[in-house]
Amino acid sequence: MNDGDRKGVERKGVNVKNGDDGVSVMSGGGDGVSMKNGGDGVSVMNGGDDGVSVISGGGDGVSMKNGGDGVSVMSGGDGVSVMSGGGDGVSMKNGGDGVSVMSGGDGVSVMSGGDGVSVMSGGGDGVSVISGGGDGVSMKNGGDGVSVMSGGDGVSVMSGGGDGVVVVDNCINAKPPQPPSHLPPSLERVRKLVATSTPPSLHFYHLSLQDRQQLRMVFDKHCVKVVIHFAGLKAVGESVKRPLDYYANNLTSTITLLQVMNEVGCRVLVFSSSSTVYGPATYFPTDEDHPTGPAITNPYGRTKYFCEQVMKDVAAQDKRWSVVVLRYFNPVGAHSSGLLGDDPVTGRPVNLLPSLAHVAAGRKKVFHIFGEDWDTPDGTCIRDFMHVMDLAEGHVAALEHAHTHTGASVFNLGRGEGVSVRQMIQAFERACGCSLPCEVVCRRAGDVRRTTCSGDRAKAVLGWRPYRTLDDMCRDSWLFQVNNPHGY
Ligand SMILES: CC(=O)N[C@H]1[C@@H](OP(=O)(O)OP(=O)(O)OC[C@H]2O[C@@H](n3ccc(=O)[nH]c3=O)[C@H](O)[C@@H]2O)O[C@H](CO)[C@H](O)[C@@H]1O
Repeated sequence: MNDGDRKGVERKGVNVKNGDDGVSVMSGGGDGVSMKNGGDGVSVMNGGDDGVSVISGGGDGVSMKNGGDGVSVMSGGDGVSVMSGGGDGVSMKNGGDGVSVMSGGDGVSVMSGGDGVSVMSGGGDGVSVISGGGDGVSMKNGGDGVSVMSGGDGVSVMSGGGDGVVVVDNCINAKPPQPPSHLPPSLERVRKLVATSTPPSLHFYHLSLQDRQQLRMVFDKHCVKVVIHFAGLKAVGESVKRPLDYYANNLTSTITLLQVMNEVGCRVLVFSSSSTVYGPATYFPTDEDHPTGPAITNPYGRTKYFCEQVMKDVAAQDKRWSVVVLRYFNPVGAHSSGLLGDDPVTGRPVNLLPSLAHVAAGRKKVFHIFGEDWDTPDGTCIRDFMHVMDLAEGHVAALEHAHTHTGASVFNLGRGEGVSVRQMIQAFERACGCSLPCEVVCRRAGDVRRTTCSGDRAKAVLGWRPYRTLDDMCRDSWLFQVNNPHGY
């Protein structure tokens, strides 16, 4: 049941392509490798065993793209990573459980995300690092400086200055730093990949965004130009059970981050918000002008709404601020390399797709469908699922916007296609090749019946459009599970 119009969705990518006078190298192997390179640069991407590796150079319609003369390497942790680097430098990106995007110019960019989405974009000669846990952190860097961003329980900070990278994360929902590198395992994967070319210096701070003193020290040490804030706790059901944890973490970290940014004069921010701020929407597809706030059905959603309000007030009071709020619909999937996927530190995922993957892998006995009595064609909830790589690319576009605009702006990121929980189960069964044991249980507290996104504004203003399919999402999610049977 596609209740949305997927106009604007297209798939222009080429599995393997080498164009013009460039060089493309891909390492990965197995089945399903996509690589593309164009222009006169060199792009390298490395994937896992039988996974997929993609590297992209110029051209159009590739999930990752690199242009110019530089070298780009991308790697991910649990999630999805997209990196786009141009110029003469090195760009690297790593995602934790979520999505990471990085774009670098002449400098070095590294990003690491926890549960959410991390985006970093570095231009000029500087260094940008973003790292986030929870809902994700986004950070961006342009020009010659450094960008740092951090989020919620997972804190991300990026810094640089010259040729270094700084990442800050409290690793609340990701594996903590491990010896000998003392980096989180996901970030270590990135470091190793980058080390194949020009190794940037990488600084990791294991701290919380709520620690104002420590966070200020990071900003003092590194010349941060842009922050992508996508850290935060993000489980709807959990937020109903632990509201204080959600308010304390998501709000305090955001306010602390804004205070420190203001103190040091870094006033460019991209924030990971959620479709949950609309509550039960009154029309579909839902655009950014739909009312937000009062109807929200869970504390998680209210923390996102409150953070949005804080940012809008700050940007209204001081015209030097540039804030881009991104309202994600339902990001799912994993990086096509099989290296990055959803791997919560608890080992017990609560979101739909990682839960299905655990059932398919035998790590969980049965999948629980939260209610089959909703007012939908098959009785299960409808969501607007979007591949994390598409989401990551949306962040790159948002970073460009943040650099060229002041004030606060808001964009939905989603595909505009409504898919029921039952339909998603069927799609995952196609991907893993087996039928999955399911049991219908009570509705989950805090859920809404349906979400479907109008992405018209993001398409018109940011020039962003998602193009990956439901099958792409399930295939990549399953590949990550197969390649990482016990996570990190
Ligand atoms: C409407 C809404 O608030 N959406 C937000 C929420 O997604 P959701 O809470 O919609 O994401 P989810 O993956 O937890 O659930 C998706 C759908 O699957 C159902 N389900 C999930 C797990 C399971 O074991 N069984 C089952 O039936 C669930 O009831 C829902 O209808 O959180 C996300 C971050 O995590 C994003 O911020 C979304 O924008």
